[in-house]
Amino acid sequence: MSTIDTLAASPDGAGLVVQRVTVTYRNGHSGLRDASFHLPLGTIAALVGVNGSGKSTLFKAIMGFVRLATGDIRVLGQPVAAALRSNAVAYVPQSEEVDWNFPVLVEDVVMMGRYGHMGLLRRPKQADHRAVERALARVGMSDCRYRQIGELSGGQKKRVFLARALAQDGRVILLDEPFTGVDVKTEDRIITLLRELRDEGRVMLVSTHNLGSVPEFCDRTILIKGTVLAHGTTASTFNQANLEQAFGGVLRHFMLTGKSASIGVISDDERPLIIEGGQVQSRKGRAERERSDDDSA
Ligand SMILES: Nc1ncnc2c1ncn2[C@@H]1O[C@H](COP(=O)(O)OP(=O)(O)OP(=O)(O)O)[C@@H](O)[C@H]1O
Repeated sequence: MSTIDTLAASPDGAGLVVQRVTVTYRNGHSGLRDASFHLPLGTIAALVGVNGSGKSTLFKAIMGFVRLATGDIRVLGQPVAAALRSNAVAYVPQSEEVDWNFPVLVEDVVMMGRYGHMGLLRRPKQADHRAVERALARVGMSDCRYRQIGELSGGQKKRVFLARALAQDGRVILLDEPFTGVDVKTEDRIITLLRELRDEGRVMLVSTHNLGSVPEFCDRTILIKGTVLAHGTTASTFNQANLEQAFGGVLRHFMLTGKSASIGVISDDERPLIIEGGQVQSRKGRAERERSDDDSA
């Protein structure tokens, strides 16, 4: 049995297994080299790396949009083509990838998630309408179902595409920078939903520049820079040394040295990561500590 067969067959590796994957574009440029990691069922994983590090290439490979020069990918133990046929992989795009001038209603966008479940004529059945309704309700967008998608705010559009993935009933959901341009309330709402989806046994792979939120909601982290530099539990992988390797000189990193301890602030783009006394701090953990300090004062 090859390593990938062993991993794909094990209950722990049954989610997503990427083994020694290389993708070479037509111009000869490698979007990804010898990349390997695996994610068990019921996982939220952060995909973290600079622009051009290969995050989108990895997504394209998992969605079967690019040919693998070498390596293998298994989704729920199946090769990519079979996983796509069974609608197992859903994708939530970056806003920039979508033509917002295209006149289409919110409910039609969500219904697109059902296409793979329909026959050739794509005539929605009762079950498809019900799935759309449920998905819109889950992301809190039922009231907007008859609005044009182009009229919505950035955060609302993200929720509609998340609803499309839910309507599809994707078991592996790829989210391309879901927090870019969304307010903190919407981000919290998306994180709550991702946790529910994890508890249903789904696998979420989330590309993000929002480093400060990673320890809060991602069980696992994959650091990428042309290849996978490190992967594993967020507790063991998402540390200063690995981040510095992944980001080279492009991170903004401030050290604030006080009397008792030094505080590092590492920022790629959006919400920064705080490191206190060498330990990565989650936003939630900090808030809880501050509350207990207040209580004991
Ligand atoms: N169609 C293509 N043809 C040739 N090279 C490409 C193509 N798409 C991407 N690349 C190259 O592959 C590498 C990885 O790009 P990719 O888009 O996967 O990065 P990324 O991490 O998603 O970046 P970003 O954070 O900016 O979205 C880059 O060097 C990029 O220039």
